[in-house]
Amino acid sequence: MTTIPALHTDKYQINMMYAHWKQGTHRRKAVFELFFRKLPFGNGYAVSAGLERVLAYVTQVRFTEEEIDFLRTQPEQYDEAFLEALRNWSFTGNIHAVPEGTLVFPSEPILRVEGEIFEAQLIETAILNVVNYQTLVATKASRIRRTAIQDTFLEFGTRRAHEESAAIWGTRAAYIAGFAGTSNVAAGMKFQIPVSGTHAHAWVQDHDSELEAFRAFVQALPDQAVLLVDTYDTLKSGVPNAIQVGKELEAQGRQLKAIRLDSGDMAYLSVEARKMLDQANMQHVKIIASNDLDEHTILNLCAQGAKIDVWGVGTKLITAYDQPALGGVYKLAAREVDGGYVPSIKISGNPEKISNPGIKKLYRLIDRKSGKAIADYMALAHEQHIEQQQPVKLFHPTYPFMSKNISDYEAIALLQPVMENGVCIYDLPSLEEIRAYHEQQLAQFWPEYTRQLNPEHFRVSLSQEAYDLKMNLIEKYQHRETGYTDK
Ligand SMILES: Nc1ncnc2c1ncn2[C@@H]1O[C@H](COP(=O)(O)OP(=O)(O)OP(=O)(O)O)[C@@H](O)[C@H]1O
Ligand SMILES: O=P(O)(O)OC[C@H]1O[C@H](OP(=O)(O)OP(=O)(O)O)[C@H](O)[C@@H]1O
Ligand SMILES: O=C(O)c1cccnc1
Repeated sequence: MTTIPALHTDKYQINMMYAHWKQGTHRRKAVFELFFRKLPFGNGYAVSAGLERVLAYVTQVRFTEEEIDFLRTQPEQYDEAFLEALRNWSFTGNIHAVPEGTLVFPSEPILRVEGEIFEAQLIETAILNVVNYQTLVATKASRIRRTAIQDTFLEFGTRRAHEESAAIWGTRAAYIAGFAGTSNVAAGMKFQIPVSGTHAHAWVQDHDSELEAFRAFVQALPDQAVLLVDTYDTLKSGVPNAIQVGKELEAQGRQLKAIRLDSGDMAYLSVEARKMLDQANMQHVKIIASNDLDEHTILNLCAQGAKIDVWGVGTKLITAYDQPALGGVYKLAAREVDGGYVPSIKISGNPEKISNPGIKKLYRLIDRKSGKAIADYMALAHEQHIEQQQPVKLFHPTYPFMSKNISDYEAIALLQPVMENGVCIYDLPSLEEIRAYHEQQLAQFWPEYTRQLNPEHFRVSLSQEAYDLKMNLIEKYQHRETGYTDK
């Protein structure tokens, strides 16, 4: 039935739902926005991913009898009438989101939920779970792949992923960001991602000789065989044996596809292996490398002149090894009071953690002359000046004295309506379309923002009105002891 269970949530959501229900406020509307505060891996951008799974979840999620029975066992002793409300519940709200593959930046809303507080609260945990992980892996994949844009990247991470669903959805995220295929066969079937596979050391170890192992493998898979050449000695035995078997294949009118290097100095070994293959007139045989690769090793290997055509990347991609979590949060932006929305703010001693109150639209401003992105711009939902293409002042929300005026721009609204009154209204793009869209997104940015090391900070500006609202609310909350209420 449901892809993600209703109880895949934190207990505090159920407790807040219950307290709202007891208080009679559970049907009151609320608007939550999902955003993250810091880019991962020191990258200049993140790649939005997870929307397809979020929509499947929100459309299908229901409380099952087993889940209701489990809640009945809890020490909170929820009223039966509350459990009955859960039994009859399905999501009825509205969702706006940026499309998967979009380049996104800190503090901007990438998904917005408008619904009854009861339901908007429940779905927070699962939505964050999905978007945080998939966005993180898509970002890592995009970053890794840009180190050698002309080469082919394969996702090899399933054995090290944090269990099955992370492997499957992480693979999809990597594909969005430009990986060409995966070793995970189930992901290939589920998403129509190209699947490929070489062989393990065990295949060679399990034969009396490497040559015999290679021969048997190419006989079984004459057009698909890739030979792993490092089981005993890459240059003295692996590559010469692969060449010999390749020649035998040629005698049958076929060609060896590739060899794989999985240990040792891969700059040296790949250069030597390439020479040997070329000398044997086997320019068509590609060299695949794997073994703990990430953007740093790949960049270094390229700088050393490594002759590698295909990179198999596993552990460090699928686990987002150097930053294993994206800190995406889901914050209340507005709440219903007397039939209208009142902006809501989360105050913090840390200025970076103060939320941007109010329901916002998010625009990407594109310079008409260069066609490149200038900044992202958040305005309150009722503001029209961007659609009317009026000149705007861009300023840093934390350091507003840093500003820039622009007028010759095109504005692209990034948050699209994807769900209305609980019904998915989004024409889900195919994975190929999402992948192509991600490429277009990258092309919209100057390389300063997409380079791997010390990228330039891309501007994300608040409208003057959104900024003033934030300042006013901060001011009011600082004086709340003097009797302030936001009614
Ligand atoms: N020329 C190179 N420059 C930089 N890093 C490299 C180079 N060649 C290999 N590496 C990387 O160095 C790390 C260690 O490689 P190493 O050769 O020690 O693996 P290994 O221990 O031989 O392999 P294994 O234990 O898996 O059989 C790997 O992450 C690998 O990708
Ligand atoms: O290194 P990754 O980026 O995760 O790529 C996947 C690794 O998985 C396999 O190794 P295996 O699991 O057999 O272990 P190994 O480290 O001993 O090669 C393969 O030979 C790669 O080295
Ligand atoms: O096909 C391969 O070579 C492969 C697949 C998964 C992990 N390591 C290698």
